[in-house]
Amino acid sequence: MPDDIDEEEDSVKIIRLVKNREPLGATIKKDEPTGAVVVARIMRGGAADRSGLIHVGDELREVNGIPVEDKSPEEIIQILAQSQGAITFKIIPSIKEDTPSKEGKMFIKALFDYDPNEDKAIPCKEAGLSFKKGDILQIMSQDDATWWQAKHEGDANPRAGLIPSKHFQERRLALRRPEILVQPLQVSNRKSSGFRRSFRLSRKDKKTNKSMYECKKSDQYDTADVPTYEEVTPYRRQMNENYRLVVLVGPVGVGLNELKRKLLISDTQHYGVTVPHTTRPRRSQESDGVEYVFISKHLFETDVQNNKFIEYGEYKNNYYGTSIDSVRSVLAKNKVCLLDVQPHTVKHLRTLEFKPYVIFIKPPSIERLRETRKNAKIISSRDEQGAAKPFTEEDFKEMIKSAQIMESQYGHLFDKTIVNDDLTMAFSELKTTFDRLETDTHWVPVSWLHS
Ligand SMILES: Nc1ncnc2c1ncn2[C@@H]1O[C@H](COP(=O)(O)OP(=O)(O)OP(=O)(O)O)[C@@H](O)[C@H]1O
Repeated sequence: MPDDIDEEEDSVKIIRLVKNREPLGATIKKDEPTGAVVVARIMRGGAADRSGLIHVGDELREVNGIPVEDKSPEEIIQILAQSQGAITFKIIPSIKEDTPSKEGKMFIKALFDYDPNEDKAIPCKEAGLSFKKGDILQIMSQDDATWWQAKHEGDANPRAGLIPSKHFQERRLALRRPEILVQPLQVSNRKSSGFRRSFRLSRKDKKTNKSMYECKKSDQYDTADVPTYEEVTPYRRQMNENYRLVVLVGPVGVGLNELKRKLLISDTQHYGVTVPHTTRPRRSQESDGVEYVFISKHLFETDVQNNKFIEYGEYKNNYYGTSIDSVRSVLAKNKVCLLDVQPHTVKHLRTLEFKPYVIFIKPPSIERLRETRKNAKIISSRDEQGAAKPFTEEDFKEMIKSAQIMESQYGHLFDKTIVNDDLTMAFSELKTTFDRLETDTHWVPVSWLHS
């Protein structure tokens, strides 16, 4: 039980804290101009904070009767570490009043992995909070511009840990940026498709080789923002709202189409895909708006100018594209729209209107690929007769490499990762994910709800 006893002068306080196995939850520093040892930070929810007796800026004079003026912070920490039971501090309280707390109400999604033990800049590694990309953190204090205090959402332990602030993390990541920039997303020209499978389900053209589609070179690099944190808020779809757009991302040949097809046939009333636009002439067996929406080259180009396409490309002098309106029309039928796109497109879809949920389909290990894909055919790679070919070792390696690059470059945009090892299991995981998406509460960017 902490005590609070006044001594000689009013301004000096003697306080006693009983130390159990948990750390005190405070950091100290030497105030350079005066040489005084002061409390630098109180970890929210820690023992010192809960006692309410120690505050940031308090000057530390003695620990257990030992004067600390001429001691370094490391030596003082040593004294504290060796102390058991009650510890007595003699302090001169700081004059600064604590600002009223507006803390604990802000939640962020971490967009990078963080290990304080690897961070040379953190003032106290033991006080750091480690987290993984995608974790939801509750911000407990932003008093310090460089080091925020946070805890994992839902963690029963009230003690906060230090994390780099958004501004600080952005600055140091920006300095490291050139390394990231040199890595193109596509690993070979053969697979350099500007758009891809969204077209396949409704396209009957067996000769189409999507590797012929080209995308703008600049699209293969994502230079825009440095992913650090995103403020999020809980969201649960209301009955009268559209379903969230489901975006599927994955390397060529991973089985995205197969999974999408299985979902569609599992409930044709509930799931839908977009109808692509094309400028190629309609064939006799085709109907406008079924296989494709057939439009003129001129109109297509105007639509491109007006940003009406999510993705588009050219093949054999004809344009093909997925329009934003085609997504809207699936959603308007009160269906879940399944869309697969190149990962660099995802950020353009992250709007209040679509509230996309992004699923990354990842290949298993190369050994499992060899085993599971024995009878599979890679549709994007065709022989001279236009028939799909069995997978080669090279295809497997490219699939794995491409998945790694996608994950490192766009992983912060993925809500869920499903490994397509055994098809039945991957499908069942996908189905569960969809069911949860429709009923459970999920964390979404605050900008989607309060803009
Ligand atoms: N888990 C799996 N086990 C075995 N075969 C699979 C699995 N997933 C997909 N396949 C097979 O792999 C082949 C490629 O799948 P699919 O066409 O769906 O890939 P994709 O990611 O859409 O790539 P592409 O863009 O080349 O079409 C198909 O023959 C499919 O049946």
